Amino acid sequence: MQIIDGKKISQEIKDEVKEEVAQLKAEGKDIALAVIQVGADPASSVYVRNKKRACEYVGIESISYELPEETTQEELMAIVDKCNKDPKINGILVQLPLPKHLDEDEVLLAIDPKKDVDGFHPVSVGNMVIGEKGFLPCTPAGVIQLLKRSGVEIDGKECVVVGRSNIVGKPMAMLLLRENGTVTVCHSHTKDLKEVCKRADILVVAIGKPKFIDDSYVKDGAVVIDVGIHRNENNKLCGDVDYDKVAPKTSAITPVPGGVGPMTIAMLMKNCVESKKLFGE
Ligand SMILES: Nc1nc2c(c(=O)[nH]1)N[C@@H](CN(C=O)c1ccc(C(=O)N[C@@H](CCC(=O)O)C(=O)O)cc1)CN2
Repeated sequence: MQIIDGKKISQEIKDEVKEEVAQLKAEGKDIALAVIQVGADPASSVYVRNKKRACEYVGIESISYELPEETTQEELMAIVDKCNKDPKINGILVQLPLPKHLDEDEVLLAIDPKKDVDGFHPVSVGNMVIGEKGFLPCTPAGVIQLLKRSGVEIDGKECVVVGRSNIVGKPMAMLLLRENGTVTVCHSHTKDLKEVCKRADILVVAIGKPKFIDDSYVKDGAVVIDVGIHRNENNKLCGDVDYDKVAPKTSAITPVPGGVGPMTIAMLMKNCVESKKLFGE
């Protein structure tokens, strides 16, 4: 059984990005990312801090907007608008989730698709679906990189995605399809979830329930990718997959932490370079 090392693979990607950024800088092309956080959700603060650190590592400038919890929709929209218009800013990141009083969809829709380095804007989603160039959402794109760089063939494989969120499940299915996988998406209304999961050569789990998937959901020799991330009362992290039960049955599996999570940030850095290459002056 192979443990797919997201820390190592994300580091490889960040090093590749670092080289590209240095090359662009040598041509006088600097890259800047606006990082917008509303409120102080502890997990979001960790992710935002790590994104800024990654920017520093690869040589991208991060321009930080740390806004109070009580920020209004109008105030947030005004900041997004300002970033859209600022020619120095190549990418805009609004850390999710936003506080409940804010309309997430309206904010994401307001981001200029040319600066949509998270790949959440409907224009980016459309480009992904039709296979046009554009920004791919970081977490699902990171999963594809984990599979490819670990030597896992996707072409012709039975791929089962558990979860249908706009951020992970749906784009994940689309990216696996683009790699010629045969894709099934499961959700809360799926009948015989266990039986469907057991068909998978590649099982991607993004269901948001700690340790939900145990060995009874997994075929011998399957590849299991765990997108979930949960913290227990002792601050210990776990995923949607019961790793200890499932790992012995797999040919390859991602751990939590150290699997998919770090890839999200590496792919964001890659998208920032893409923004400069596709749309930068
Ligand atoms: N605007 C966005 N918001 C959110 C996204 C996103 O892609 N764009 N994804 C998630 C959170 N996220 C990035 O923002 C993210 C989650 C997890 C990790 C990560 O590296 N996890 C580590 C553990 C880190 C820890 O100690 O908590 C791991 O799994 O090894 C990075 C980024 C929701 N919001």
